[in-house]
Amino acid sequence: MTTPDAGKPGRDRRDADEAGGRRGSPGPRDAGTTASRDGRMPLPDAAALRARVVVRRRDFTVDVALDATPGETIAVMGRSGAGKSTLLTALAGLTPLDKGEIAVDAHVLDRAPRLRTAPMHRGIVLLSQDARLFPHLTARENVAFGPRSAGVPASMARADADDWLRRVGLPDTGERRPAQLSGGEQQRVAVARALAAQPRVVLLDEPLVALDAVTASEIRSMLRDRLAGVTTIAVTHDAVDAAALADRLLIVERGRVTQDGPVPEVLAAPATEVAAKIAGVERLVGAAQRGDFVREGLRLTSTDAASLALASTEGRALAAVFRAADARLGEGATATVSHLEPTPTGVRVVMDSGVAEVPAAEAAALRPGDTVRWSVPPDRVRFVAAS
Ligand SMILES: Nc1ncnc2c1ncn2[C@@H]1O[C@H](COP(=O)(O)OP(=O)(O)OP(=O)(O)O)[C@@H](O)[C@H]1O
Repeated sequence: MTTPDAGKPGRDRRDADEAGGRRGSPGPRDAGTTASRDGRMPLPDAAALRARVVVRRRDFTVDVALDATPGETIAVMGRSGAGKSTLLTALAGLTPLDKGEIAVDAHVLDRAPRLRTAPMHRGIVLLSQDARLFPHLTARENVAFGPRSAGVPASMARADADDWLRRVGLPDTGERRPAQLSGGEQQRVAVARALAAQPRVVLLDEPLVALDAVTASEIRSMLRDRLAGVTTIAVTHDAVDAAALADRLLIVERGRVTQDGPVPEVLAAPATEVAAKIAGVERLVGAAQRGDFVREGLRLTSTDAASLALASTEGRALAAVFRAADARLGEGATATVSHLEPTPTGVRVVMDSGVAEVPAAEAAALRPGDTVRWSVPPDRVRFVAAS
């Protein structure tokens, strides 16, 4: 697994320092016993997370190695049931490892089969789609709960909670109980509560999935700001989240990592069908022939230098990657229309040899079974190695 440079200290530090005097700490959750100069609890320094998580499930084994540099955000994506939540619950100490080890910096939390650190003593918080606030406590009390349990004096914990509520955009909600808050507001309180607990690692399990698009976008941008510099593993089904929040993207399929790399690279050159679906691009598998990609009657040319280099090895297995919206009907390979799917911007024409997304007017006369011709402009096609 590759581990790129941490890469974002600039945006991290300034904001984190402003957020409450982030400074060094002795280890997970021991942090926070030293108050900063303004009397508030400091956040601990960003931590490295190193893990090999092996958990046996009914149909397959989740076996994922993870190596997050301090302050790095890694997005984890994959189909439903691939093992993403299992990975997060194992990191959070809620699912025991069958094999492997989890360490934050040099501190080994779990080592199967014997060593196991309780969830509240790991310095790792898990934020899921359900805010799970204590219903009988006010927003302020919810946020102050972790620090209070860790022995922080009440007045300091309350002031810190108000600070966090302000930072997540809820300056005047301290007195309200969860039932008096919208879903989006509850999720903001949950973020404030998670961060007030001074985690060294934050785990996000689709925290935006239950929210409407506008609220999700607001909270996504708030998370990006507030989690800057905090080591984060974010499970999401949304490539927009991955692109907005993460440095690296891990694709998990049936419990294994099938691709790992910087987010734009994985989205631009998906190595598998699942990764292509996630990236919202089409991926056709064929072979190199005289510098082109061929697959049955289809021939695609690319102007991309890396693609041309790959296609120069005659017979090499290649995947052609393109956006359906870039494909054109009218000339090129002959294909049969399988079905038509309306999209917000037009119609997806699914053919036996590929897909094109065209304006509704262009597809108005088309029916399943029709013969069409289609192609993708060479400057819109990229070839990636296929196995
Ligand atoms: N507590 C459990 N005990 C046994 N098997 C489980 C348990 N939780 C999940 N599984 C199984 O483990 C596999 C992985 O599930 P997991 O919830 O980790 O997937 P996921 O990628 O998070 O899916 P989704 O995106 O739908 O949340 C699935 O086959 C699931 O049925």
